[in-house]
Amino acid sequence: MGLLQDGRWVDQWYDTKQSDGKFVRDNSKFRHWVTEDGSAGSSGDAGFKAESGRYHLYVSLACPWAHRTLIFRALKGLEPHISVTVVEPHMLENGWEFYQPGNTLFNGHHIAGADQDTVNDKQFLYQIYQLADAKANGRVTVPVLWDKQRQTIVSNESAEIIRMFNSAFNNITGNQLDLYPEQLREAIDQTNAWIYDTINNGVYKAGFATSQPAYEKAFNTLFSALDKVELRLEKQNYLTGEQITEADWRLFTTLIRFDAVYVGHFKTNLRRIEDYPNLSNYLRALYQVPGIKETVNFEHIKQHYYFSHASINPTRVVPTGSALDYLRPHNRRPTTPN
Ligand SMILES: N[C@@H](CCC(=O)N[C@@H](CS)C(=O)NCC(=O)O)C(=O)O
Repeated sequence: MGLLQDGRWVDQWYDTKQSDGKFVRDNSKFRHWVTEDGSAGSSGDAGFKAESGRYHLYVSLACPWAHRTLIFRALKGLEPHISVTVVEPHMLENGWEFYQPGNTLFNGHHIAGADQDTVNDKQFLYQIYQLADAKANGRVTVPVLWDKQRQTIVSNESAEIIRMFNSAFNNITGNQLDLYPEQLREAIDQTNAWIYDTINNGVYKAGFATSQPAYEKAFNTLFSALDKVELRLEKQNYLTGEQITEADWRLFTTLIRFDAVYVGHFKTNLRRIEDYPNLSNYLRALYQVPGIKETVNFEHIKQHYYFSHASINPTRVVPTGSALDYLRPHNRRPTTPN
């Protein structure tokens, strides 16, 4: 894996030497907004009007940030309007790559579910970044929202892509589901802020730490935050009350990876999600919302983490479990999301 330096691909792992063994995530670089009428959003340029068939998502099924965008695409009825390309689960010396007929990524074995890039006909995701900016700098991450008309990247920030999906296309889809309702915005933003830092990104801080103190700090912060969520879910069905919102979906993509990957690979092994009565019921409730389980691919999830991070798992042996059944009954009140 690597990054772009003035538009050139350089193979390089995260540098934790400058930060006492701590993993520090880069900020996303492309921050335009698709809006209903093409006016500018809260950052970037105007000119990205919501239109059916104009936009394309590049995602990894392994990645929790990209997973958010697939969930919103499903829940908001955007599947016929926004096309998708899924990258290969293994992120190696060329970073994310697309399926090529004859790919021998995994000992000659192709892992089902990855796509060829039929939109731009490229082999690697970094080439999509180069198309958008010939002098691009920084990490090449998924998700990417691509504009087929202007031939550029609209956004590579999942938190903002899901906000666009929540409302910008409503006139096209007729789907009025609001996962970021006005009256809950403050509560959602507040919840997102600490959950991002301690849980979503917290598992990575534990897993990518290269010093014992950095790992232990992330580990303790992560499990205190999970305890806090567990308590909150004792009193209410979902994070911000009785309806499912954006905050729940952002937490979901981390929770669903937790027992299959993070407990082992990222050493977040104080408890599994399965061991928390409320969190585990909550996780199953979200998994069972129509359209969601189709966005979860444990094969890509496990293959990505265990195979790509050779500094954490040098043997590249991928575990077989887990045997957890997320379709078991749960105790959350069934909701249509709102
Ligand atoms: N802030 C970004 C983060 C995305 C991100 O870090 N994606 C990871 C995969 S889970 C990635 O593509 N990493 C490649 C790299 O860091 O080189 C978002 O939420 O969209």
